[in-house]
Amino acid sequence: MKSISLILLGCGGVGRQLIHNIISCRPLHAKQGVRLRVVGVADSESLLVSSDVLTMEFDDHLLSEICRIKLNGSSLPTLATSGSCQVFSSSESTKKIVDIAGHLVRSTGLAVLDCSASSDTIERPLTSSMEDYDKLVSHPRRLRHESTVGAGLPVIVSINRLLSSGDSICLIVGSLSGTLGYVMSEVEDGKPFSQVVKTAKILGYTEPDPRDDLGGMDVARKALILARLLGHRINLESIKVESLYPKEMGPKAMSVEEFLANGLSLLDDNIEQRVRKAASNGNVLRYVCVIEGSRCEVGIQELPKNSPLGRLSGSDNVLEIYSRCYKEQPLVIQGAGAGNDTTAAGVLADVLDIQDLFSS
Ligand SMILES: NC(=O)C1=CN([C@@H]2O[C@H](COP(=O)(O)OP(=O)(O)OC[C@H]3O[C@@H](n4cnc5c(N)ncnc54)[C@H](OP(=O)(O)O)[C@@H]3O)[C@@H](O)[C@H]2O)C=CC1
Ligand SMILES: N[C@@H](CC=O)C(=O)O
Repeated sequence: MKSISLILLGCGGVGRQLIHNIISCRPLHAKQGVRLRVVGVADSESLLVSSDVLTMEFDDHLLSEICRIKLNGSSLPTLATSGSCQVFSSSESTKKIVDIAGHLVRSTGLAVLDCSASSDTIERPLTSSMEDYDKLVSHPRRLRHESTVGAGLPVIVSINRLLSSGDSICLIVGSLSGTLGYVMSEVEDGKPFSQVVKTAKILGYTEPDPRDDLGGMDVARKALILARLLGHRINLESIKVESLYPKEMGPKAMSVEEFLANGLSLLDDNIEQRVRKAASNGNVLRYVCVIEGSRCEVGIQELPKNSPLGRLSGSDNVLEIYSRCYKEQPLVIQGAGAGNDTTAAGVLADVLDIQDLFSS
């Protein structure tokens, strides 16, 4: 039986769903000859880690307790009562994680999985400087980040398959935000923008700060990840981004709570007018990402209701890929592009995909 040790950095909606899925898939994984050993879980305040990561793992009872207390808003240290776990504060946890990673890399092997295009859960090496990016991708077999774009949709793997077979991709057009897809299709039905953004947050679609979504930066980072995958050596600053809120409502000017309570509703009228104007032309609004050569843009477009992007509803993402092999009719990838379940499924599939790196 192959053992894969995991440390979860983050235990919010996606992290907890991943734990549930790991537990419920145990019989399936056993049939496949794989055992997933969770040896550590971190949140923004602390790291809970097994006393000996090589020989001891969290049992399923402890994993369920972690989910329960995190859902109730309690902190991880409440669980460090037995001698089987140690707890570290956030100031110590980065060093501890690096130590454990070093330990695991020398003994069982180590791979990195990232599902974060936008949040601050970890540094953002996929979207920071080219220098950091080059270092990260220098071991492609050890890196998986499928859920950074399109949540559980097979976006990265499909592009990699095209590229590795020598196909050349000339254009990608898509709607890459579950939040903005949901918001744009709901405002079409006459619901106020502020109300649907709040619902998107409750449904688990938004980033912890929904301004990451509304400001276009979440989509811009996804676009950057795809553009770099295509070989374009560009940075986030090269991407033209349209924001749906003004600078005066930015994170430097107000907290998330203030934005949700007082700022958001001030945007309702403007969005309603834009939706009405589009409707009078028989069109709808969609937040679209275009990557063509080194041109990379994200912003609102008015599109025919009966176009692939116009027909999108709910949190669905769609990606049209035009290449030498898919010249007239693009390769289209479509489906739920946000949500804890689909994202956690994407992360779990990434874990299973790298199992060959680990010895039995
Ligand atoms: N939800 C979705 O549809 C999708 C999400 N993603 C990505 O998945 C990630 C998780 O999303 P989601 O679960 O929805 O977000 P949540 O806000 O529900 O959870 C985020 C978790 O990360 C923890 N965290 C924050 N900062 C740190 C840190 N410095 N070190 C360790 N842990 C930290 C938080 O800690 P605490 O509990 O203390 O606040 C929390 O447990 C995000 O990066 C998001 O971009 C990707 C695709 C889709
Ligand atoms: N906030 C993101 C979540 C997935 O990346 C989105 O809305 O698409």
